[in-house]
Amino acid sequence: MGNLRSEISPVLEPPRKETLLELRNVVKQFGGLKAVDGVNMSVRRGELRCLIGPNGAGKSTVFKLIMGIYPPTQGHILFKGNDITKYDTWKRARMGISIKMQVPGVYGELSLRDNMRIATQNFVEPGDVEAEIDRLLSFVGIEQLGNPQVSNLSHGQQQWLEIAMALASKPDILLLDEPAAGMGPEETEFTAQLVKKMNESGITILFIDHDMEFVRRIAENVTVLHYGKPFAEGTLSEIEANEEVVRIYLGKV
Ligand SMILES: Nc1ncnc2c1ncn2[C@@H]1O[C@H](COP(=O)(O)OP(=O)(O)OP(=O)(O)O)[C@@H](O)[C@H]1O
Repeated sequence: MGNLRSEISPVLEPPRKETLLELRNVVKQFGGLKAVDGVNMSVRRGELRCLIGPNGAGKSTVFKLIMGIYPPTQGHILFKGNDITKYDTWKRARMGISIKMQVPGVYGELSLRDNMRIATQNFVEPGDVEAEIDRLLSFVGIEQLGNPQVSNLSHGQQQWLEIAMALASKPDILLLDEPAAGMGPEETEFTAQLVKKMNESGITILFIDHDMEFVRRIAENVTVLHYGKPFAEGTLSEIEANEEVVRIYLGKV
C-alpha cells in the first residue's frame, strides 16, 4: 500500500451556498442621473458582505431597491428564487428581508418597549409580544437598559434598539447602512460583535460602510460600487490588494 494520502481522492468542493438574493441588471434613474447603473450581484445564504464605494456611488439606493422603497427603472430583484421586483416593502419584510437605515428609525418620544411593540406586533401572536421583546433585547444585548424614553438613550443604544426592531421580522437577510456610524470605539466594538453574532446565528448580512477598520473587523466578502456599477468583488484581502480599488476609493479613506 502506497502513501494513503495520495490514494484518497481530492476532497470534493463543498456545495455552493444557496443564492439568497440576486440583482439582475438593476438600474435606478433619478431624472437624468443613473444612481444605479446595471448592478448584477448575488448574495449567498449565510454571507457577511460589505458594500463599499465613494460617496454617491449608489450604495444606499441599492439598499432601497432591495427593500422596495424605490422601484427599479430596469432590471430584476430575486429573493429565495422569487422575482420580487414588483413586491411591496411589507411583502419583502414578510419574506425575510429587513433593513436598518442610516437615519434613525426609532421613535424618540416613546419608551424602548413601545418601540419594540410597534416592531414586533405584526410578527407574533398578541400574547407572545412581551416574551418576544425580551428575547430580542437579550439577543442584541440591551436587556439591561430597562424601559426609558428612547430620546434619553445614547446614540449607540438607539442604534442597537433599532437593530433589535429590525430583527423582529425574523429576517433571512439584514441590510445595515453604516451600523457603527457616529459611534465611539467601545460602541463600535459592541456593534462589530453584534453583527458577527447575528451572522453566526444564520442571518445573512449585507452592510454598507466607509470605516475600513470596521469592515476589516467583520466582513468576509466585499463588493465595490463606483458610479452605480459593481467595480470589483472579492474577499476583503483581494479587494485591499486591488490597485484600481485603492486608486478610486481605498486610497482616499
Ligand atoms: N431620491 C433621490 N432623488 C434624486 N437623486 C437621488 C436620490 N437618492 C439618491 N440620489 C442620488 O443618487 C446618487 C447615489 O446616491 P446614494 O445615496 O445611493 O449613494 P451612496 O453610495 O449611498 O453615497 P454615500 O456614501 O454618500 O451615502 C447620488 O448622486 C445621489 O445624490
